[in-house]
Amino acid sequence: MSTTPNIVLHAADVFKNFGGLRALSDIDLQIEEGKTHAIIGPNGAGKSTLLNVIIGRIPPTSGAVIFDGTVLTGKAPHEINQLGISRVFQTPEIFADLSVLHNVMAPAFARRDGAFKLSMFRTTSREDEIRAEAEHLLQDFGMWERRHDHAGALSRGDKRRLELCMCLIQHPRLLLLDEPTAGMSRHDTNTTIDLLKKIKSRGMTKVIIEHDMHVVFSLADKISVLAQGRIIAQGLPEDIRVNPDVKKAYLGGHSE
Ligand SMILES: Nc1ncnc2c1ncn2[C@@H]1O[C@H](COP(=O)(O)OP(=O)(O)OP(=O)(O)O)[C@@H](O)[C@H]1O
Repeated sequence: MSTTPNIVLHAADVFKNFGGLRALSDIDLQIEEGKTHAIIGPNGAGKSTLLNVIIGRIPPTSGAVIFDGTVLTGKAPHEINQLGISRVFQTPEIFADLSVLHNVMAPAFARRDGAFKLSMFRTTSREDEIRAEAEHLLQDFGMWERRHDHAGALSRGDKRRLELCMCLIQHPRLLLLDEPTAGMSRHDTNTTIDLLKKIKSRGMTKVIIEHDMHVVFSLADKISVLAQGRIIAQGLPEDIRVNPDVKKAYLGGHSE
């Protein structure tokens, strides 16, 4: 007997105009709990705009985004974050002058206090808990050796892995990943795919924007294809792979 999937996030009838340019048109996107949902499409298709609408960085011109029964539209990014949505950005947003370990610890304190405070590193049992979890994440992500280095000194790939740890310590219900392997070597990309699979096995819901089809087809349970601001196809990876509209709009003519 099939069960109805639990929809964690629903972008309903979303339109976004930038002046005369329609960046998003009639978007209806439903994200199922525990699944990895990839959003793909050629350059300028509207993928980042859609992600920015979801996390409250830009308001939609019309339509709404609903997360677990709560309307996100109109809420500030930090409110949306506190509801359980975290995002890994295309350009990693880290504290360059803090150590790698303190970077991972910071969001856990921010989540508790509502604001990041530099005076937070006093000894408390809560701090010990957070430190232990941060250390565990850094071990999992192969960054243990670098825990005392300044985050600003990391390679681009390591900065992205660090940012992923900073998201995971917040225990988000929904993780949004904007090109998580951009700028990584093939080896680092494969390591990141393995780590994202590990996160998936913990049941975390993920939305991933990615140009690298190897990453998309390694991770996605479902794919939505955007072209010129519209969703032109949605479905299982094996269906998207052979969809002629998708081939025409993206897979066939797009160079990665
Ligand atoms: N702040 C903005 N002001 C005006 N136009 C914008 C703005 N942000 C995006 N656009 C335009 O909206 C369209 C969609 O852009 P968006 O960055 O969302 O696409 P994308 O699919 O993420 O592209 P890429 O894969 O290149 O990152 C593009 O035509 C872009 O130029």
